[in-house]
Parts: sequence; C-alpha cells; structure tokens
Amino acid sequence: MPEHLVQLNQLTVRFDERVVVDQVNLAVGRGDIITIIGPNGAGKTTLIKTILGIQKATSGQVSLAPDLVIGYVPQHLSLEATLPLSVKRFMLLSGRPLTACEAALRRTGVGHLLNASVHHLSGGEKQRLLLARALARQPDLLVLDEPAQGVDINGQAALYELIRELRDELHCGVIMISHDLHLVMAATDQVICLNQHICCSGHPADISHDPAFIETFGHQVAESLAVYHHRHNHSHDLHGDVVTENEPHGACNHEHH
Ligand SMILES: Nc1ncnc2c1ncn2[C@@H]1O[C@H](COP(=O)(O)OP(=O)(O)OP(=O)(O)O)[C@@H](O)[C@H]1O
Repeated sequence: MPEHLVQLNQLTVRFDERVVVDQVNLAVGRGDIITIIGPNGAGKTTLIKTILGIQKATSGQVSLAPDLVIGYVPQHLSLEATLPLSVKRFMLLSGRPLTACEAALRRTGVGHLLNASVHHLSGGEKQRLLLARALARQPDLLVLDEPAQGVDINGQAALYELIRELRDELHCGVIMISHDLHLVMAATDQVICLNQHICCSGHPADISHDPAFIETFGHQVAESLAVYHHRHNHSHDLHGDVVTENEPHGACNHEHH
C-alpha cells in the first residue's frame, strides 16, 4: 500500500440542501502533482477547504497522514490596506525563524524584497511571497488555490515550474486548483475534472479526449488542449506538410509540447 498524505473517501459537502461536493474519492501521495479543474461553482475551493480542515464534510471522510504539515497558498493575499506591513514581518507572522523565512523567500525568487512593503508588490511577487510562506513550513503537502492568478503568461509558466521543482526538493505532494488549462496540462501528473462529482480524471494527455471532459468544457477547449497532447505517427517536412503516405493524416505517434 502506498503511503497517502491525504485520502478522501466518498467526501460530500452540502450547503443547506444543495450538494456542492458529491462523493469524491481522491488520494494524494508524496511526489504527486494533482490539479483540480472545473467550471465556476464546481466545488473546487470547498473540496480543498475540507482538506485544510476549514470546511466540515457532510458525509464521507478526509484522512490525513499523521503529523501532516500542510503549506497553503490562497488565491489572493488579502490584507488591510492601511496596515503597514513589510515582507519580513509578514513572513515572521508564520512563526518560523527569520533564517527559514529568508531562505524560503530566496527560493521563490523574492529574497531581495525582504524590507519592501507587501502593499507595493506586483501580482507575481505576491504569489511568490505566498508560496514562500507555505514553503517556510517545510510542508509535506502543498495546497494551492489558483496560484497563478494575476500573473502574466510567462510568469505563470515559471511559477508552475517552480512548484514542480519544490515538489522534487521537498518530496511533498501537491494539490492545486487551476483555470490555466494549457499550463496545467504541461505541469501536472494527474488532472481531476470536478463538477460537484469527479467527471473524469487521469493523465493530462488522455483527459482532453474524455467525453465527460468535452461535455464539461466544450469541444473548443478540448480540441485546443488535444493539439498539445495528441500522438504523432507521421513526419512533417520543413514546410510542416505531412510526408509519410502510409499513415492517415492527422494521427500522430509522437508527443507535441
Ligand atoms: N459557506 C458557504 N455557504 C453556502 N454556499 C457556499 C459556501 N461556500 C461555497 N458555497 C457555494 O458552493 C458552490 C461551490 O463553491 P466553490 O467556491 O467551492 O466553487 P469553485 O469551484 O471553487 O468556484 P470558482 O471556480 O468560481 O472559484 C458555489 O455555488 C458557492 O456559492
């Protein structure tokens, strides 16, 4: 039996009579990067709140490994705008020693901002600060709620790459919510498509062909993702034209990235 950091068993959350998370089973182990995608209101944030222990399950179980340390990166840094707060002070509020805070800031690329005001940081810098705060805890599990919000497209790719590197360095598990489908497809091991219940799940290369995925996100999204992850069984000449005649056009046997 692999050791799981988190296991959800038939997890259900209801608000009044409305089912928001419906009988979800999920296991996250060390080294896993699992991304939850789904339309607005699908229950993604509610699901990760149950893992964090801030939302109670109506039925089913959330099992956490003993002494599990979770590093949480929320969607936004919400702070009282009138309260002066430096990056250093913000990090020290985590209760971790200054050396650990400084090392975490350096690792996420914002070590030079130690004495800056958190109110003056750019969107990307704020996300890296939140990641540093989570990292300073030396987590077994990183939980990220749309970590690349407010970050430009190059910054998003760099942030997802950083998350992968941190997974390797800490040998932690990662569970995140994302709407950046193209980047998610490149940066994750397993995608869970949630729409109250799990519609489909699997490796990013396969999920875009799943009828349940197409039903949830529509053909346009599925086709645009399939471009990145379809198989190739022919070659192209310098003009991009197909040169192998004995294979049907459009079917491929190598990976596109
Ligand atoms: N505490 C609450 N009380 C009542 N309803 C809630 C509560 N929290 C969330 N909801 C509702 O549950 C549904 C799922 O919300 P949730 O935030 O989990 O969705 P989401 O998939 O994260 O959406 P988004 O992509 O828009 O962030 C929404 O309809 C929301 O209004």
